[in-house]
Amino acid sequence: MSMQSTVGKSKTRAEPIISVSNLQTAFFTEKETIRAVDGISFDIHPGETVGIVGESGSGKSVTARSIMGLVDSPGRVLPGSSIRFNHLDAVQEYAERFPEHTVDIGAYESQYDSGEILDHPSVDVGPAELGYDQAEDVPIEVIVAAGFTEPFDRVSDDDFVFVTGGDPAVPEQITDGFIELTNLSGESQRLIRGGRIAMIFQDPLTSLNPVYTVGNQIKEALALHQGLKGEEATQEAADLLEAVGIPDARRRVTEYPHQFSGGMRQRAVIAMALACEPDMLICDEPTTALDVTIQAQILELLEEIQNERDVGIMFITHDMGVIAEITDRVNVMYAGEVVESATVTELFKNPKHPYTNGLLRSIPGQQQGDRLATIDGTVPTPNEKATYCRFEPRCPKSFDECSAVHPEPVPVNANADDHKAACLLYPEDKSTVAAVEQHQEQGYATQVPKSQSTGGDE
Ligand SMILES: Nc1ncnc2c1ncn2[C@@H]1O[C@H](COP(=O)(O)OP(=O)(O)OP(=O)(O)O)[C@@H](O)[C@H]1O
Ligand code: NI
Repeated sequence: MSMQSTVGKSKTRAEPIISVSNLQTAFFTEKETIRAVDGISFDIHPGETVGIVGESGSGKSVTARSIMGLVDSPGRVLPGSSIRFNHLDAVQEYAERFPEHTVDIGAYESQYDSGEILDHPSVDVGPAELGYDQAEDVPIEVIVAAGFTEPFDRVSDDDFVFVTGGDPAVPEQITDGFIELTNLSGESQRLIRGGRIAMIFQDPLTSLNPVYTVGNQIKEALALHQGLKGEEATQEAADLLEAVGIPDARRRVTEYPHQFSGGMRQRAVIAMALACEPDMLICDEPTTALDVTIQAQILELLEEIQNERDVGIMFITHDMGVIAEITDRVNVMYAGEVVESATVTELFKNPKHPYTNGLLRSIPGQQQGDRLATIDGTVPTPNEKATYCRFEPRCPKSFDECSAVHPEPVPVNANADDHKAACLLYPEDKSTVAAVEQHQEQGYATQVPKSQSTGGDE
């Protein structure tokens, strides 16, 4: 399934496998709107482990569920959000299977002008929100992927295969493109879930059915994703259990989930995920319920898998110790926003956001005195777009402007191209006045002038 030409391989290596851009996921309850994820952006490259860390309620799981298409009513991914899956092999497969949902971006590039398109009344988004300085710099596919399809002739908002290189009518000759995950549904969704992106939850029983043997559940995945059946599938299921460190695998394939210990169940879930040969793994606190020794073993197992198969991993945890151990890059989330992002080395050596500093002080063994430091207060529930810093009430470094200006993610200083913080103290080499001004300007540019409507059919 993952056969690729050398050209395709080097291409996907250089590019992120997942690009999350301006993701906004809200729950519309009778009482209130909860903006659980409020405009976050990050990338994951093949072979890279990206951590998402933050306290309970910061939006980590909703981010994962948004990628997987598992946000249930009353939740919705809002227009303007984009989650691109950049995988050539998948794009070719999808162009073949869903030609009626495939868009030839190349054909539109010559026909439309980004500056004009962004002025269209149905396009409720500015260039900065899409990650660009100037309207005319925004590539057409970025606008289309964010769901603003009305200005374009013959593109509809349920299109999801965007071909940017090659002829969509000849799928095997496509050289570049992506699948827009926020537009998937039904069959197109099912093919991604499990087949291309697998998810491992905190509680392994979420993924295991108590009435079937572990072996049968792995075999079902093998049948679905690799076409294996009978004795061949049984052998492969046992091999997978062995690969994830389950002793006596031949016998254990015949056992039921309740006959496994917690750690063994999580290994079985990982084996099931591997049976799908995913290009990406999303792990939502997979070791939180396990004791430290087992936790360390599972983390080691995930690292081995990654070295062998070059998958991209998104790893969710509230534990900075786990982040230090397993990730390459880190996104720190607070109240639905990414407040700091950096490589793991840089984040631990040079933490910048006061919230990150608080999280780091709460690691056992890192604090000064005897008492474990915790950050006072709790994560607020965001109901509206923020016009202030959501961490301000708990921040030891806050000043007047923090309750009046929304901090945008900015480079922490002039030399930092890969380390951003959403805090008015940065860029640190600017005066506070100048820094606040920069956040304000960036904020104006991303402000949505019209209502947050879908723009649909008015
Ligand atoms: N089905 C739902 N209906 C309403 N609100 C929801 C729903 N699911 C999540 N939320 C809200 O979204 C916010 C983020 O939740 P999320 O589960 O992503 O947090 P988290 O960072 O994963 O926390 P934890 O560490 O506890 O798992 C919370 O305020 C939560 O109340
Ligand atoms: Ni969670």
